[in-house]
Amino acid sequence: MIQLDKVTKTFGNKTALDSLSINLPKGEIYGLLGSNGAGKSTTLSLLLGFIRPDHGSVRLDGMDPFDRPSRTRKSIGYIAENVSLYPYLSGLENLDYFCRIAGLRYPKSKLSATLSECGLPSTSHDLPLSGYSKGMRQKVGIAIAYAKNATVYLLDEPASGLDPAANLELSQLLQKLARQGATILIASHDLLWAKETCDQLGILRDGKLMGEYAALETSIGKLEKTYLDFMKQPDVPYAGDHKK
Ligand SMILES: Nc1ncnc2c1ncn2[C@@H]1O[C@H](COP(=O)(O)OP(=O)(O)OP(=O)(O)O)[C@@H](O)[C@H]1O
Repeated sequence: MIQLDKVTKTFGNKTALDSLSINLPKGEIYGLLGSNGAGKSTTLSLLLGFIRPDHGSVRLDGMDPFDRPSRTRKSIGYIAENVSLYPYLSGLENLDYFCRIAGLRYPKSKLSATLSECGLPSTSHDLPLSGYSKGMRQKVGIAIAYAKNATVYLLDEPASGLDPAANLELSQLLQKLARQGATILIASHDLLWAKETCDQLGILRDGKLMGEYAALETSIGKLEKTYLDFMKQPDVPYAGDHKK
């Protein structure tokens, strides 16, 4: 569960987040949409406990990630845009290595089953990461979080640079994790992919949440128009499909 309550964060005289509130229950996927500089990475940094808000509160499974970083990071799977893994180790060896760092030792069969569960075919498990596509590396990143029993997944621009088939596989994997109870927050520029993947969508502009939408209840055309209108005229409220 992710709760941001009236969070404000400034860097010098720049307001990166302005009274941002997001309530994301367990088992749901939230797409945080916004252009460059909207405040998406700042939101992820707050949830990872790297920075603390100037005002407002941040809670992850009920805990403050800044005050209890080691506890909350245990439950977070963070998948960066370019997942950092060891290129000369295989998928299996990378998974084993990162599990051991987290204090977890699994037999090879369990590691292999985890990679398969996250969509990596068994023929790839023993191959070096240097031959993996971006989508496959992301799946290893997600497998690491899955093996650590993460309850919260934070993803930064996961769809960028993936082909349509990889995008679809990633959506399906994240939806499966959500059905199993994971809480997932995704920062993205990709409106269509986010709409197809997420339950809720929030549009962020200059650190302000301009609107929240239930993905199933809005069309991509309306979402795109709303997004572009907000980017041009931030104070014009959108009349339809509002979640609240
Ligand atoms: N450490 C920092 N010091 C100064 N300004 C910062 C810092 N971090 C973020 N900012 C500023 O805060 C605002 C929000 O930045 P943030 O990186 O959160 O946006 P973003 O939505 O993630 O953008 P992008 O899509 O380009 O990654 C920007 O104006 C940025 O320049």
